[in-house]
Amino acid sequence: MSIESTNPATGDVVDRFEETSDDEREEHLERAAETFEEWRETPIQTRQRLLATAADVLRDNAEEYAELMTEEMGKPIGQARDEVQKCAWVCDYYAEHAAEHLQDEVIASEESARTVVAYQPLGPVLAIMPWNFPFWQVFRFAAPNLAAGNVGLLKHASNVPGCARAIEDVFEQAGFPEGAFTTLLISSSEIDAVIEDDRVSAVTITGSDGAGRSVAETAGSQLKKNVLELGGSDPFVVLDDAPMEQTVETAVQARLINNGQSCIAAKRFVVVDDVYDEFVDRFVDAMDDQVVGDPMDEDTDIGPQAREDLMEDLHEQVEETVDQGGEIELGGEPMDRDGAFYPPTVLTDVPENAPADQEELFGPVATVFRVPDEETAIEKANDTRFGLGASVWTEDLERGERVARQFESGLAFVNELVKSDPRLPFGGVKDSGYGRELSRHGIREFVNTKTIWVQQDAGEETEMVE
Ligand SMILES: O=CCCC(=O)O
Repeated sequence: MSIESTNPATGDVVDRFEETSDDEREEHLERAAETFEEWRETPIQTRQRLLATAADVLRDNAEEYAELMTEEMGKPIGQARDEVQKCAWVCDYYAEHAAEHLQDEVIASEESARTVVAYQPLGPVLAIMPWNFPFWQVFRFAAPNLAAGNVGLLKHASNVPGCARAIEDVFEQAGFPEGAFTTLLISSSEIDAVIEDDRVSAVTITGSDGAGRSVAETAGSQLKKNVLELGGSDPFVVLDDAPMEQTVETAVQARLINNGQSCIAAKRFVVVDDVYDEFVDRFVDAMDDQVVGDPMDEDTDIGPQAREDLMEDLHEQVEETVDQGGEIELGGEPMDRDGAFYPPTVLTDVPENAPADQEELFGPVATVFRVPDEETAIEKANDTRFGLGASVWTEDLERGERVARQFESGLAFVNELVKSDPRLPFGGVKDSGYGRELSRHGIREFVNTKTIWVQQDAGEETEMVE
């Protein structure tokens, strides 16, 4: 069977790829297991050196990879270039810090000659990854795990097979051994079989909460460690003393990044009454100024949605919200042109429990809520089943941090849009999932945190220490 990738800006076929057959899948799993046995014994300094080379490969081929992403899923070319650089950054980060993050911890104990906590790799890890940041999401998983001594198996989204192959090629060009990182072009119906395979030790998924539940169920039934990086409906809280110009400028960017298709995009704008009218006026104007068009064009701010069916789903959520009483301040209809183009859209007066209030809107649609004061703003921000990111805007940094601490989210930013950074833990609470990626927390997710106790004198009697 072959799979096609389609350019969402034109509807043209970008490329065709052969699916991984059952026999090939078996070979890949066997090789991953064999490679793991060598890779885990390879000195961490060698693994780090290879990651630094992968960063060079990314930078050397940045334009090619950026164009591939834009063709397959429609992100503006400038943002695609930034994504390749960010992948190089995460490789460099772990090339520099992996050994320090995984260093043995010596625990002082009078009863033992030596007590150590060691961090040892688990084995082949399956990564199920989405199309929205088709390079970054994969490198966010791969860099720490390869550094830790695990090997990676990638099941990428079916609309970005070219990116999936190109990423495998980055590791091959960098000199990683065959089997250290393998792309499986398989369908979603084959995921359970891979998770259940004895050679696979753990699984991570970035995707919808529905997909996350299904993966967690299978992984749980096999007692395999899993990390879930799921959706979000991040609040962007504007307080009465917010620096308005900077707030509006960042609000637009925070909502429209990646054509509005980011789990940590700001989706619900919660604005206190004192500044609500000013915010909405300025925000609608600024959203309206955005250039929608060919994502290969340097001047384009917003390209197409990644797939026609996803745009239709988004539009249904908007229509349903309007049916329930929501007002459209801007946009609100698919654009009358070829390709999956949806315009910047702003909704207000959205009633409780309407889709734009309670669901994730994965596209360029912002919902603005009016609240009387700071306390109600925090309540509204937390009134969601999701808990990925949140931001608050205020001139008073202490007030900002106090509010940030009250958000039910894994990430909370004051006067900045929510973003991922190799140095900082990334992940959510509530229906946004569990586990953390990046930083020293991410590299320790798929390791065996092992206690090693070496007794003083094997013959000597000791008291049991609980
Ligand atoms: O879609 C999730 C956002 C990914 C990121 O910026 O790390």
